[in-house]
Amino acid sequence: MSNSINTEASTDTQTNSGQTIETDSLSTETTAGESDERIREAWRQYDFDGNAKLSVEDLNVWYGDDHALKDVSMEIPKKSVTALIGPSGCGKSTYLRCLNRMNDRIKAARIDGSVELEGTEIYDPNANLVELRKRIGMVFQSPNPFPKSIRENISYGPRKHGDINKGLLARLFGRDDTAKEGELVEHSLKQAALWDEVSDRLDDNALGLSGGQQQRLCIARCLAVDPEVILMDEPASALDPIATSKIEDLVEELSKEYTVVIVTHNMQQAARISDQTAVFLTGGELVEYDDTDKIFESPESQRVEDYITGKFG
Ligand SMILES: Nc1ncnc2c1ncn2[C@@H]1O[C@H](COP(=O)(O)OP(=O)(O)OP(=O)(O)O)[C@@H](O)[C@H]1O
Repeated sequence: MSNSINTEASTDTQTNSGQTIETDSLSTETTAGESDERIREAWRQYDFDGNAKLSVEDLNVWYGDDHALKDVSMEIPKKSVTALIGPSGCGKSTYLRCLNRMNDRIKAARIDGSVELEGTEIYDPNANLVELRKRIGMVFQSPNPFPKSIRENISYGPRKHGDINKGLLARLFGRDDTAKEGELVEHSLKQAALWDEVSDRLDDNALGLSGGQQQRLCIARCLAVDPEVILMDEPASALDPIATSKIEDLVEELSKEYTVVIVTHNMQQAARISDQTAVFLTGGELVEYDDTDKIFESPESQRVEDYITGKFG
């Protein structure tokens, strides 16, 4: 059951921090049992210097009749870490998967809206999905290395994309890139802070690595195809505190060169590593999006404050 709220009003409203802001359009629905606080457009608009890497507009996702993501618009700045937080089932992973069209693989999913990567619509029917997922890579919750050697895990993508030639035919035509492969493997593993731990066993099966090492290998595998954006869906949730801290350091380091968007349940983690944070709440709505310090120190929305202080979620 849901309650409708009149959306016509445009009023001056007091924020939690006592500031008066003019509110424009207001949200239309809340779910029974939740606070009926209205979502204000101003809270969802994040102003930042520089250009957006990704621009999302009016994104909606349905799984059958379930409206999982509602009218999400959001600009994601270049070379920074954007955290997506919110209670279980609020649509964070759904949103993340929309950013490189991974939801296309889910039959029940229907997607409406626009996502632009530096001005190019990724939902264009003619978009090349292989190329798109090369530019926007993804790291999942559980490490999922291929049951192959560490080296092959890294070189798999570049070989598939034709950036590295290997094998008998390549040798016959004098186009064997074994040396180039070695450099790429080393570079990617160094970027993922794994090289020192595995340099003497590159031909060992990747499944013999620890969980934390496997996850850094998956990050190295993602980096090997030279992406621009890295999407991470709770990349440290299956790891112990030491492995988690290595992933956090790595994310911060990567954001100097890449645009990182990360879903996390761990609010301290979001506060530690992200530059800006988007808070989704039950019902698949983006409620507030701002500098991470602002979100954690003085959010505008009472519901966001309640969520962050552990009163619900
Ligand atoms: N493949 C799917 N088929 C049908 N419904 C789905 C599918 N994936 C997600 N949903 C539904 O969409 C809603 C949002 O789910 P989603 O996984 O995106 O949320 P989330 O915020 O990432 O949750 P969590 O933090 O628990 O991972 C939920 O109601 C979920 O049941």
